[in-house]
Amino acid sequence: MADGDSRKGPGRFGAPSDAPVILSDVPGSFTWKVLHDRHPALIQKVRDATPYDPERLRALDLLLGEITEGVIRPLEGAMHDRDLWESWDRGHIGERWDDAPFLWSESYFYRKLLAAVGYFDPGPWQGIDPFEPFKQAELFGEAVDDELRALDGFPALDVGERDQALILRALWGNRADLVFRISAGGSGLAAQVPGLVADDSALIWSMIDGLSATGGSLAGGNPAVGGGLADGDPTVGGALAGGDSTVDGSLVGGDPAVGGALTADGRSSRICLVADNAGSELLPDLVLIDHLLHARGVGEVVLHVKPSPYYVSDAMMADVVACLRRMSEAGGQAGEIGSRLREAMGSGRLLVRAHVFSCAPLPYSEMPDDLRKDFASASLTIMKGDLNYRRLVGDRDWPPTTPFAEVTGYFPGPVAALRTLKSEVVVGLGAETVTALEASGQPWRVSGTHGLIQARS
Ligand SMILES: O=P(O)(O)OC[C@H]1O[C@](O)(CO)[C@@H](O)[C@@H]1O
Repeated sequence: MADGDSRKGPGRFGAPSDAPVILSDVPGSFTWKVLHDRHPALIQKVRDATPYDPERLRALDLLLGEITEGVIRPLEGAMHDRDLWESWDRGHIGERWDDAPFLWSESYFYRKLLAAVGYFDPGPWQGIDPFEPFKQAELFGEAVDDELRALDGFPALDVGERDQALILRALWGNRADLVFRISAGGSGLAAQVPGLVADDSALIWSMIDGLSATGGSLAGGNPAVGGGLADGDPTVGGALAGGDSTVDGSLVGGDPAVGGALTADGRSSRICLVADNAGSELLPDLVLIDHLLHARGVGEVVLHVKPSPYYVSDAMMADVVACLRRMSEAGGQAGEIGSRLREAMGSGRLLVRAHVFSCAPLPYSEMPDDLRKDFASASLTIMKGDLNYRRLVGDRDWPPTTPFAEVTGYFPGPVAALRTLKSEVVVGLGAETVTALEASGQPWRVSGTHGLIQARS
């Protein structure tokens, strides 16, 4: 029995799964409110943001009726992803929305929203992202101007300060009310640390320390092929893009099973970063990627984005392009970083994937073999954001002291999570931390006021 289709039972690849799956069946609970308050409100926002025609407005009304009345109905019409959804169904179609796993129902809602606005259907509405107006407004807002200007203070920081600044900025990036200034240096950073409920950043950087590429490469499966230099730094060996271009159509870039550049001791010098939101979260992710490639000598970074609009602001390839353009136009340090990233993209040191499973309603313990190979080819995978965390550890009511290493033991390589807490699931906390958080009387699990940095080697 799979992790995604059971309330109990062993997960694939030995993922532990003896905690109850989180549902939405308690009126007034956080998850119930997401389905009953946030989703109807989102349908209204989507209607207001784009001048849809009667057919799409009717479909949005039908979706609103369905989630209000309560029973999950199948997708209708021609579907390019019918086979996928048949394999991801897990028998929830026909159930009440509240009774399906929260992870599954929330994800299915986004797929139905795309169906309602005709996102996949041939015709004039095909490819019109219903969330684009929100993403655009955010990317071109003043807060992002400030963030980009703040990068000009970056060269004054030493590498250690940059490491810490970038990991914290990437962590807090999706907390809209926080404007974190890198130029504030060490003292500015200290102010962020109290909100951390777990901090494995030292472990993450110790793993990255050993990942400098030497120029050796497995490109095309031939370990004797040396990588080309990408950014002119002679101490940093560049990676060659994987030699096999005949890969699954859902992937952009080289063969996921083929490692890129190697470290001196023959390990993969590749890091995967699984993105979360676009705009003010993706920008610091890209700055972190540049730091890994340029200052830390990592041979190759694989950035995973969503293949279609999801959870409103989740990053897609178009958002990566928009962010790089935004950086170039900003000039200063942001412009320099943007140029280096463009070069890295051109030389294959920065690869982007948009795997279909990135929008699946299932935990990563259910990932398909090609994605598993992709993560296995990296020396570290960094998962960004709340939803990726839920999918990584399983969206279950774990005791919060359950070890992170235990619930992620199934993952095919070293893995880290950078997450602002915005939903109920959490693992890997110290008992004293949990006692103090509970004593605070605050909704610390869901309020976005706390963050965590967790890792296992
Ligand atoms: O953008 P993030 O960090 O993945 O957050 C998404 C989160 O928002 C919610 O949709 C609602 O809070 C959660 O259920 C979900 O995990």
